[in-house]
Amino acid sequence: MALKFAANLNFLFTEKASSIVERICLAHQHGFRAVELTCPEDETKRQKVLATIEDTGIAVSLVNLATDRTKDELKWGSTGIPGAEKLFQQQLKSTIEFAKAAKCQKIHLMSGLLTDNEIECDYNRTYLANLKLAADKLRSSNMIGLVEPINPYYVPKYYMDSYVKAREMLESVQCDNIKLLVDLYHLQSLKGNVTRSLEEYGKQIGHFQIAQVPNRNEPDTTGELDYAYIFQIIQEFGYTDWIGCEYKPKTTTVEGLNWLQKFGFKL
Ligand SMILES: O=C(O)C(=O)CO
Repeated sequence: MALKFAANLNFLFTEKASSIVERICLAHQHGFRAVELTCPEDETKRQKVLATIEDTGIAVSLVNLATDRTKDELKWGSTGIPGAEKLFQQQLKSTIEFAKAAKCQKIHLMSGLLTDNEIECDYNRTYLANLKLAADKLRSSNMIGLVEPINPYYVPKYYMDSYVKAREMLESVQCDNIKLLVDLYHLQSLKGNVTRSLEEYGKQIGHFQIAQVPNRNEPDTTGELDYAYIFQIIQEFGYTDWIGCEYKPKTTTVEGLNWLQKFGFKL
């Protein structure tokens, strides 16, 4: 079964367009059939993005939780932030409504950043409580929530920074619609051991994203990961949903797309 790839619009086409609406159009123009994006922070922007999604017919394979970009600890999400529970509930509600309108069934529950004025056990308690709440809300919309460990080299002080922590949370929450988002860039940066990790995580995995390590460029660029092998094990793993291209183009997005042909894929 050929793998299929979606454009993560927080990374692709950013060199050509500042707005998500323009990036959706560029992704569609250059052959992508699906995109990943962050839920816009206000209703007007959400409606414009939904209208463009409808006009282009492009699919939405993943929506990142809406974020409050005015505060450092919240611009990378609110799921784990003590004292931001009400904000998380509002952002979850608007993100679920947006994802439903976009016919997307996956929401990345971004955790937020650790700050000096809270202790980690408060984050753990907040994150677990919010995951349980999200699981119920998502289930009634036939959606899954995704937990993604993100490495500290890329996002210093990000709360969800470990696969051990992520899997402890999945074990605690015990909900089959809360799953792991395995970004191979973060997996290799955080722990390596890719083959055995994917075997170990198995059905806990709800989504994949790709980029090379350590520079987070296209999969065919020089780096630690042999993507010819990785694509083979993802196929053997039986994953048939969209894979997010969450990489920084080494030159331009369009020039960088030739990796697809090199690995025998097409958009
Ligand atoms: O950097 C990442 O991997 C993220 O998911 C943040 O958007």
